[in-house]
Amino acid sequence: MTEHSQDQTPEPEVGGATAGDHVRIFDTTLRDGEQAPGFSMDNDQKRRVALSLAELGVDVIEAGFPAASRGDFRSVKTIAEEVRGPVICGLARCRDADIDAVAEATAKAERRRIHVFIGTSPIHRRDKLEMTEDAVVEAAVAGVRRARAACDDVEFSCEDAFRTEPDYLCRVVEAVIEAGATTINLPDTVGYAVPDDVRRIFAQVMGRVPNADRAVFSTHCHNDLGLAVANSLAAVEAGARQVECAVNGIGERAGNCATEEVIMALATRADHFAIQTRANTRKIYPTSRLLASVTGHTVQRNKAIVGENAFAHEAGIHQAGVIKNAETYEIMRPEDVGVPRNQIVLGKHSGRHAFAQRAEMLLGHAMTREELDRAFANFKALADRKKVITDSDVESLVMGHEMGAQTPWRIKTFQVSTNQGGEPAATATVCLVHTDGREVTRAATGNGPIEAAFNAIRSATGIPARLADFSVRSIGAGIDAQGWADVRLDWSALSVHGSGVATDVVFAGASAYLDAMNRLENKSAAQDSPERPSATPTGPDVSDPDTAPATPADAPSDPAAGTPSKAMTA
Ligand SMILES: CC(=O)SCCNC(=O)CCNC(=O)[C@H](O)C(C)(C)COP(=O)(O)OP(=O)(O)OC[C@H]1O[C@@H](n2cnc3c(N)ncnc32)[C@H](O)[C@@H]1OP(=O)(O)O
Ligand SMILES: CC(C)C(=O)C(=O)O
Ligand SMILES: [Mg+2]
Repeated sequence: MTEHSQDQTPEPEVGGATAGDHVRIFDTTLRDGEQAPGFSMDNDQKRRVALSLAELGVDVIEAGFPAASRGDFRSVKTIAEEVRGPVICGLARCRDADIDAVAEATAKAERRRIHVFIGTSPIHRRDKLEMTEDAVVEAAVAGVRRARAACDDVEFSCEDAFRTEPDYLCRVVEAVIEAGATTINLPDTVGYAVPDDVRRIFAQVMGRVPNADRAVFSTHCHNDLGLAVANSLAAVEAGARQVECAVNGIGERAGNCATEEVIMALATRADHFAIQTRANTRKIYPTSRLLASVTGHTVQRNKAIVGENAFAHEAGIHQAGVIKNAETYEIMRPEDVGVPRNQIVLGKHSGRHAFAQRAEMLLGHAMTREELDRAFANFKALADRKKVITDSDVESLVMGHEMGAQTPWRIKTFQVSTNQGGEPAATATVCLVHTDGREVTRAATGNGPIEAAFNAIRSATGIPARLADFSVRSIGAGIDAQGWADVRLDWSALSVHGSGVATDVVFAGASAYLDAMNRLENKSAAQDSPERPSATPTGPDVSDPDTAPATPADAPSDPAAGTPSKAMTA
């Protein structure tokens, strides 16, 4: 099995594409990845993913596009201030305000980079930018000069490079290196290239541009034809020493080159590539799981490296082979990518050490004492209701999906009753408590218990958000399996994702809905939007004990039982 280099020897960032002895991982999960519909993250979620990327050992984190919004600016700033290790980078058009926004947002980073780009292909110049060839070169040079005035590390991207005339591409690249660009990125923006094109264009540009040895060449491939990883590897073969990629392959349209796939391809086929990344491969799985958890998008079962089936064998012949020697059917060891092997069964008799060990294995890093205390208390409460605690249960406990992990709103009491065939079909009553001391009780009806619960919460928070997506799945098997709910809410220009986990699926849904509402309120406050929700409850207050439905102290915990009436105190 492959050894993964952890060599931290400093090497010059400038000095020619082939000068370096490693392939730099430029992770754009938080910029290109987050840009895709349904993947937006709030400040806290981006911060957590960035910390995980630092643990993974990526060289550069592209943290966002600061000029895009106040929220994006704030996220880049937070990451620059709090995340140590990787270079922190922000994207900018060739516009002074965009470049200045990156310079300001990344000012407190340990090491930082300004990434400037412009479309160079005929279709981008003519139909999008409405600029001549000369004007594009001028804008590119001016953008790089302005960025270099603020920061020594400047990347320039020729957007849509693979549909750009090679002569013109060389002209742009030479001009921006002369202006001070230290990394040159040739993106396949629309996922059109095939590996031969990539090898040819990299060889041409790196061979023909006279000052090419003063920059590191980078590849950024999209997956429209399913070729993003193959094309990125072809670029490495041609001399690129930076790969731009995103965890789980998320990104515009069909996504970007998957970070985990390119790292493991280089590691597993070291005999072929003879060049490595500096990533700690054992952090791949926790990073992938964290991203799936904060975005609400799980990876497909058969996804390379991180899918549930990536190391699973059901066919007898395969099982027999793997028992004798795992390498008969496995080209990588699961532990090398951080997939945990479970020897210890967690249940209500398990102690702190066993729980902490499993949780840290799944998280990829140690928890603070406070985090461990809270997660362990929740684990014990769950173990009282469930015989066996699965890895997914532990993940939900440590990733903060339990009720009340987000503020300002918290569910104090929750009651729902159903009346199939009757009118209304379901009624829910919630009592929410705000950190400012307000306590609001609202009742609402719906076509089912979930709709009634969402309506009651929306009325109590006073935020008229639109439900963009809702899903609930079982984590683990069995009658006592927990339900994991994901909710995406849109309001004004904001989009947020929330999760909730509970043995009661209706309560899991309500928790996810409130989690998203809390994130919406926090994100809106951070944006300082003039349309910020007033958080003024709507509808009549049903907190009067004479009119409010009774709230029993405990709730049924069997989601499969289809209980017509449920109530709980959180
Ligand atoms: C391939 C990629 O991934 S590129 C990065 C894509 N990411 C994003 O777009 C981030 C999110 N974007 C945004 O929030 C907004 O588009 C903003 C804030 C950046 C700009 O918003 P607006 O000012 O309203 O402009 P809008 O998005 O409608 O149009 C883009 C403008 O930038 C121009 N432009 C596009 N790329 C560049 C560039 N690299 N350099 C200079 N100008 C550019 C376009 O020609 C257009 O100009 P116009 O307004 O004169 O027609
Ligand atoms: C901004 C650039 C690097 C990009 O995302 C692309 O061209 O796909
Ligand atoms: Mg892209």
